[in-house]
Amino acid sequence: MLSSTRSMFPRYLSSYGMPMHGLVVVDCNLYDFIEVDFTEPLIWLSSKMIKTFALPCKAAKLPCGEFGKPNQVKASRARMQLSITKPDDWHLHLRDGDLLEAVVSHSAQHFGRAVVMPNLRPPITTAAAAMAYHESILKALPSGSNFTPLMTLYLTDSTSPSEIKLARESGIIFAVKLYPAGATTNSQDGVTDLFGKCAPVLEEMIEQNMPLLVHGEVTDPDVDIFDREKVFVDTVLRPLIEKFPRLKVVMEHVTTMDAVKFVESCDGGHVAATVTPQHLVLNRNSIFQGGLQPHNYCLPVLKREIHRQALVAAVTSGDKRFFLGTDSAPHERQRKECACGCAGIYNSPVALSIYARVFEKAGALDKLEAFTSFNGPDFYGLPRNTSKVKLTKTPWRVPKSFSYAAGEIIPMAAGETLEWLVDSVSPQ
Ligand SMILES: NC(=O)N[C@@H](CC(=O)O)C(=O)O
Repeated sequence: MLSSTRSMFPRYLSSYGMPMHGLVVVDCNLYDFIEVDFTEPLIWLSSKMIKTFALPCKAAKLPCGEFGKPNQVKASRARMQLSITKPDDWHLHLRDGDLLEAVVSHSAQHFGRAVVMPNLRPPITTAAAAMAYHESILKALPSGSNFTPLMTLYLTDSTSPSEIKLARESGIIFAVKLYPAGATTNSQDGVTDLFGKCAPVLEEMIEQNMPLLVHGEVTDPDVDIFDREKVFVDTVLRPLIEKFPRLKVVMEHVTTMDAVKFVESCDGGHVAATVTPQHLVLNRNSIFQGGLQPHNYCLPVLKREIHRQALVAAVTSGDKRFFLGTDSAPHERQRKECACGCAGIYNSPVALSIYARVFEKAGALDKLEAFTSFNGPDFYGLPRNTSKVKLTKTPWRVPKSFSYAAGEIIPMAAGETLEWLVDSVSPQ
């Protein structure tokens, strides 16, 4: 029975034109752990074990009825595997010094490349500073790692157009980051006059085809913190895109239905958005659940459940305008657990596992790979990665903390059990 299951299931799918490559779910190892009475098991497998198959089964008009009702199906240790093109992280905070050393290997394990945010102290405002930072990241990588940091410049009111030319010539800088002054961690040197002082730089970015990465929140203290993204869309982003329609813009770490609708209304070649794991699985209750939870505090702050659902719908729809950006933002434990804690969630070790859970729950595992590995490079005009990562559906425990020279870092989902393990990477 077992051998016939193993050999027939893939053949059965392909005979109905199932997109085996697109689904990337089918790994015959799956069946090594299933005992079945093979009078009917396919539909049971599709609806109960591989949710992703449910929709394609319908779409392909598979004869779901002909196998009758499941009988005597015993799944002893079902293990599902995904093999996907190695993902990239299009929004990452790697920090510097000891903290960089502590976190970079977690990103390098799961991701081929990452867009590295420039909000250090002092910020990375010049091409020369970005090149020096690039060097220190490469030095901090484990030996043999192929991880490629994609550097960014921190936009200020005094950034000059010539700096953008230098950035392009460097070959290692791929974008410019807009922090409205005062919006988030180390944003005090950010922009106060986007449409005035920064206009010549934006023109040069269009010339150099260099995207503007936007922290999309207004900083006006009179605007409620939960409304800052929506107000930014209405008062800054929409006018920006009207004034500079050829500028490529990524709205980073979107958190609201309003931002999703805005991005969906834009030309996909020019406007896109990254989405973090935390905004896909947590809502604002998580900040206050059973007491104040500093490790669930990030900016933009977590929002209402309806916004979380809108984000899940957007990423699992297959829309190319949305792609993976973890916004993994480590802070030493004491800097989060104190009277005035920093914003930022450290999620690099768990991000892929959580994204997989979100897509699985939505019955959209077939859309996971485009979100993690295709939409980002396609938007940036970079080649897709050629190596693969494997995700295995097997429970694993997230460490409660990571110790490093200057203290501890608490990861997202610390101490929890997650379902998807990123367990091996084929060499590049
Ligand atoms: N996301 C965060 O809450 N924090 C980020 C900055 C940012 O992206 O807002 C950080 O650098 O700590």
